[in-house]
Formats: sequence, structure tokens, C-alpha cells
Amino acid sequence: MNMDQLKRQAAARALEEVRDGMQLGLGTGSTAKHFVELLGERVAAGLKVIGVPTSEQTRADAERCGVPLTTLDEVDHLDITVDGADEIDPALNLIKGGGGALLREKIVAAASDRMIVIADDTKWVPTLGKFPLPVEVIPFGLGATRRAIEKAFAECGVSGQMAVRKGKDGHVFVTDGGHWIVDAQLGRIEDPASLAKALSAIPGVVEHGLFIGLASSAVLAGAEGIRVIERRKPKGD
Ligand SMILES: O=C[C@H](O)[C@H](O)[C@H](O)COP(=O)(O)O
Repeated sequence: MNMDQLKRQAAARALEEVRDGMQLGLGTGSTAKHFVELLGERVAAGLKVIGVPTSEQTRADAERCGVPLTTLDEVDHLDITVDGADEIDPALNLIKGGGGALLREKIVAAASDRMIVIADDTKWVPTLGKFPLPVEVIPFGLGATRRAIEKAFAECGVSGQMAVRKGKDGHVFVTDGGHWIVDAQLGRIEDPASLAKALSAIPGVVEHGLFIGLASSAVLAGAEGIRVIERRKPKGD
């Protein structure tokens, strides 16, 4: 089975959690796209759901697949968000944003009762950080913001090259929100929660790709089959 078939399997398993009448967050990326396509087939067969897309790309995919859409201004919560990830650790902390959709993805995930992460099992890692960490920034004052990010990295015991993301056309990649992304090659992030907090405190940082405590479960598809991992809630949560 190839990687794309594994991604589709993970998407199909997540679809089993969807019930009639649900309000859904629709993730972005090649894995989430399978979910949108499979959901579209169920909608065509009579399933009643409504979705909030996490990117303009997903909006276009959902429209093409006939999935009815809404916004977070029109619904007061979402039941489930189904989204992919670039890395998933055993605590179900994530790196996301390889496709540049991290900001809307995080807003939508945070507005959801549950977030189901779908992926092929190559995304499962013991420690986050091999995948470059995307940090979405305001273009104004980028030099100062980069210095503040470096300081935050040093305080959290990580370091690595940073680069402003470019698109395939060689121009700076611009997010759906009109911002830029700095990708940081950190290698290992021992304490993702502290780093997430430090990055969020920087004025020029709009959002970062560390998703801490947002994923409720992960559906991982691999050669051996599908594994569903539930997040262990900390005491008192
Ligand atoms: O910005 C993009 C998203 O965070 C994606 O969910 C993530 O990059 C994983 O994408 P894919 O399923 O294509 O590997």
C-alpha cells in the first residue's frame, strides 16, 4: 500500500466518528483532502453535516465535493475537527503548518470539542522538531521579530537555522491571512509546551505550528494496519 492509500485509510477511519447533524472543522493538506473527499461521498448519500474549512484550498476542495460550508461566526462550536499533521509525539503534541494553514487550523481546532489527527505512521515521532517548525509572522518589523524568536529559542534550549518560506515560484510564501512564515530547523524540541508559550508572547508572531493539548486522538495508518491513540488527559483536565 502506498503513502496516499495509507492517508486515505486514516481519513476513512476518522469518518466513522462523524454523525448526522455534526458541525465539522475541515483540515488542510494531502491527508485532510482525503477526508473532505470521503465526506463529500457521504454527503451525496444523504449525510447532513456542515463544515468550516481551515484554508482557501480546503474551501475549494469542499465546494468541489459538495460539502456544505459555514463559518465560526455562524456556528457557536464545532463537534470534531479532522486534520493532518507534520509530526505527532506520544503526548499528541503536534507540529503543523507544512502547508501554511496553521493559523486557521489552530483557531478551528480550538473551537472544536474534539480534534482527530489523521496521518500515515511516518508522522509519529518520539520527540518533535525534525520537521522545521513553522512560525507565522507579520512582515512589518521582521528583523526584530526574528531576534525575539531566537531569544525565545535560546531560553527554551533550542537553536537552528531560520528561513522565510518561499513558494514554488521563488517568491515569499504568503498565508491565507496575508502573513509570512519563518521555518526553524530545531532538530529536537524537548519542551514543546514552554516553547509554544514563549513564541506566543512575541508581538510579531501571529501563530506557530506547535499544537499543544489540542489533539484528542490520532489515527495512524501504516503497513501493519490502523492504530488509534487517545490523548491521556492531565489530572484535573
Ligand atoms: O498547513 C498545513 C497543515 O498543517 C497540514 O495538515 C500538515 O502540513 C500535514 O499535511 P499533509 O497531510 O499533506 O502531510
